[in-house]
Amino acid sequence: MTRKAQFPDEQSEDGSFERQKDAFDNWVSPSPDSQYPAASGRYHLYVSLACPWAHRTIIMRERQGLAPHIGMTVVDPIRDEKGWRFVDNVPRCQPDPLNGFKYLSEAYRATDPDYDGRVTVPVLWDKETKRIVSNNDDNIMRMFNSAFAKITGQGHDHCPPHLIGQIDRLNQLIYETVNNGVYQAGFASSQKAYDAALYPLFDTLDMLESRLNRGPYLFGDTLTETDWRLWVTLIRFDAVYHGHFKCNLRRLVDYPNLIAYTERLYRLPGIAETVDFDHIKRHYYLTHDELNPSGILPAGPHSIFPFS
Ligand SMILES: N[C@@H](CCC(=O)N[C@@H](CS)C(=O)NCC(=O)O)C(=O)O
Repeated sequence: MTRKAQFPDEQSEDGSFERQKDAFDNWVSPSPDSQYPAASGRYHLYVSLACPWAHRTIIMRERQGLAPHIGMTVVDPIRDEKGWRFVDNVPRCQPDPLNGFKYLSEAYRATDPDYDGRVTVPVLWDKETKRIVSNNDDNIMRMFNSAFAKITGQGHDHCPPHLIGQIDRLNQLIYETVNNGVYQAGFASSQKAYDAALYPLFDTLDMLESRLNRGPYLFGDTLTETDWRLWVTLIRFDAVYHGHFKCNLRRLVDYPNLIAYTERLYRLPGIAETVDFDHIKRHYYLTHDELNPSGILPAGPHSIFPFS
C-alpha cells in the first residue's frame, strides 16, 4: 500500500521518491570568451543553511577563498506553499540584496517564465545577465573548485586528475545510498520503498566506517570533494535523518570512525560557521508537513554531536 507523499509529483507508483532533474545547468568557466566567464563580484549564491545540497556549495565557496568574490544570501529555513523566501527577521537571513526578490521563485521565473518545477536551492545567479547560471549543486561545486583559481590564487584541488575516476564512482554510490538515500527512506510512501532505501544506506555507512581505517579522509591523506559531499549528510544525521527520516538502524555516534571523521572536517577552518542546527532542525521538522503534521520540533538529541 502506498500513502500520501510529501512531493506527489515526484513519487513513483511503488511509493519511492524520484527527485526532479535540475533545470539550469550552465557553467562558469575560466575562459574570458565563455558565456559565463569567471569574474570577481559577478555571481551570487542563493542558499538555505538547512539544505545539504546547498551546504556543499557553501563549503566549496569557503574552502576555495571565494567569499570576497561571490556574494551569498541565505533564505528563511521555513518554506511555505510559496517556497523559499527572503526575510530580515531570522538570524543569518537577509532580504535579497540584488533584485529585491521576495521569493526565490522570482529568480526562476526571471530565467524561464514557464518554469513549473520545484524551486530549489542552491542557485548560482549571474548579476550581469540577470539569470540563473545553474541550480545543479554537483556542477556548482566543481565550478567553485577550479574555475576561479586565477582570481583567488587558491591552490587545493578537491578533484585531482589522478583520482577523478574513483571520485566519480564513490560520489555516485554515496549519492544514491546516502545523500539521496536518506530522502528516499524519509519520503517513501510504502514499506517496500522505505526498506529498499534503508538497508543500502546502512550498508554504505558500514563500508565507509571500515574504509576510514585507512586514513583521515575517504581517499587517504587527500581531502576531496567526495568528503564534503558525504559530510553534509553526516552532520545532519543524528539531528534529523535518524528521527525525521526514520534512518534509525544506528546513529552516527555509534560509528567511531565516522563520528571522528565528521568532527575532523567540522574543525577545518571556516567550516563550523557553515553549520546551523537551528536552521537545519526547523527546516526539516516544520516544512515537511506530511512527515510531521503536528509541527512539533523535537528537543533532542541533547548534544547533537559530542563536539558541537
Ligand atoms: N539540486 C539538488 C536538489 C536540491 C534540493 O532539492 N534542494 C531542496 C532543499 S534540501 C529544495 O530546495 N527543495 C525545495 C522544495 O522542496 O520545494 C539535486 O537534485 O541534486
